[in-house]
Amino acid sequence: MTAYLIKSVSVVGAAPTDLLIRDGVVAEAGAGLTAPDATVLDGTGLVALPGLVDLHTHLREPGREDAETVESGSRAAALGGYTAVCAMANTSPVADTAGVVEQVWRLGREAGLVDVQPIGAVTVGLAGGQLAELGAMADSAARVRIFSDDGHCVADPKLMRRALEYVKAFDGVIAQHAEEPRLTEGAQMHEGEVSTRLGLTGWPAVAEEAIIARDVLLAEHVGSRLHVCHVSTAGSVEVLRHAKARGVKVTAEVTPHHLLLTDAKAETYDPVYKVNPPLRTATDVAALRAALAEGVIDIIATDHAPHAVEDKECEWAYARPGMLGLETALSIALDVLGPQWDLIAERMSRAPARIAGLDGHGADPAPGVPANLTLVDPAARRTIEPAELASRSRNTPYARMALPGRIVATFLRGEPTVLDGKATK
Ligand SMILES: NC(=O)N[C@@H](CC(=O)O)C(=O)O
Ligand SMILES: [Zn+2]
Ligand SMILES: [Zn+2]
Repeated sequence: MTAYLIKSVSVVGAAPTDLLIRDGVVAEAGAGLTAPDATVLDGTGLVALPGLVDLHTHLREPGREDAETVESGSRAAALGGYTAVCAMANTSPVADTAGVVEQVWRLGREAGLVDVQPIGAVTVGLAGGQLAELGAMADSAARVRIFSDDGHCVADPKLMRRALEYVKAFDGVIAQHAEEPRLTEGAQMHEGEVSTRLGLTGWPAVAEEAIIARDVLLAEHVGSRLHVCHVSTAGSVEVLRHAKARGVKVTAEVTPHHLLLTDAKAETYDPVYKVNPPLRTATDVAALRAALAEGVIDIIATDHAPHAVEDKECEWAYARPGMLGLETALSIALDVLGPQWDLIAERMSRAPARIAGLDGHGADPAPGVPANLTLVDPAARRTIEPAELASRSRNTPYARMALPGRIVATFLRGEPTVLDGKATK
């Protein structure tokens, strides 16, 4: 195993120091380190962050390997500065058995680019009818702790209650896609001024807020952990603020796109902007940014949702919802938050690692800590070219935009997965 000596790097924004990476851990930190056997990397101007952790990634394998595979999504993740991703269960077959989650986990190990932690489905086939084998998935080699029907809402309150009760035994968490299905029938975009003008059926904010309100009350009632996926409205923030003040064990995520883009993008009729929950208003964006700074929203999660060309380059109404996120998330975070490195490390690495219970991730680079880290060049700007992305899909909403920041290197347990901005395998 090669050792790496990173010279003059700022660890999470602190004054420059040297980091020696050896045998999978950060062996030493301090000024003026030497190590004759180590490969030296110049860290001048770079910031070292704990490897990013994505709590919400769609890898599409098994079933839609034309859109993404565990390997291609892992490569996209490493290039985005991630060392761990949680893979959503809406694959085909659905990840609702020990067999499927173990398969995804094994494919992640084989690719060896990030730790792939499978998420298990809450209900059989994501159909919302009966609980999946949560215990068997928790006991499997994949050690599943997060369960989600993402793509669908666990709409039945009794099933949601049972799921919350069930996962308590092993400190699991239910990650809810908060969407009251009766309020979003036929929905194409955010319900508001723009949808009225375009004549498209709207997805009202209350469809999200009503489910979050119900679920925080259920979580409080049973004393279980709830995680809310892709929070998108100002009203949801208020419900979460209230629940947290009451001591409910609820955590929440926001996506990069909901922090940056608004429903005005629908005026282009370009389905690259079609996503669930939909892009909202500038008022919502401002509330989400404030909630993220304050901690009412705990983390940034990408909801990386690759889709094949035929599912995106068609009429708006027929296009699948979702957009790419892994390779651009840190740049959007930098754009939105500025160089607040401690906040970025907290929202994109430490907190998601805690919520997911991922040992060895989410710890700042320091002696003895597993060497899961990423090096960022904050001064660099890059123009996003969809054809150059490592994802198998091309549905980025940031095409040809110039974004701040570039991932220079990523290490997974001391092995570089990215060097000089390129994947090592
Ligand atoms: N976000 C999306 O618009 N789509 C996701 C599902 C989901 O996250 O709800 C997908 O799997 O494509
Ligand atoms: Zn969802
Ligand atoms: Zn999703």
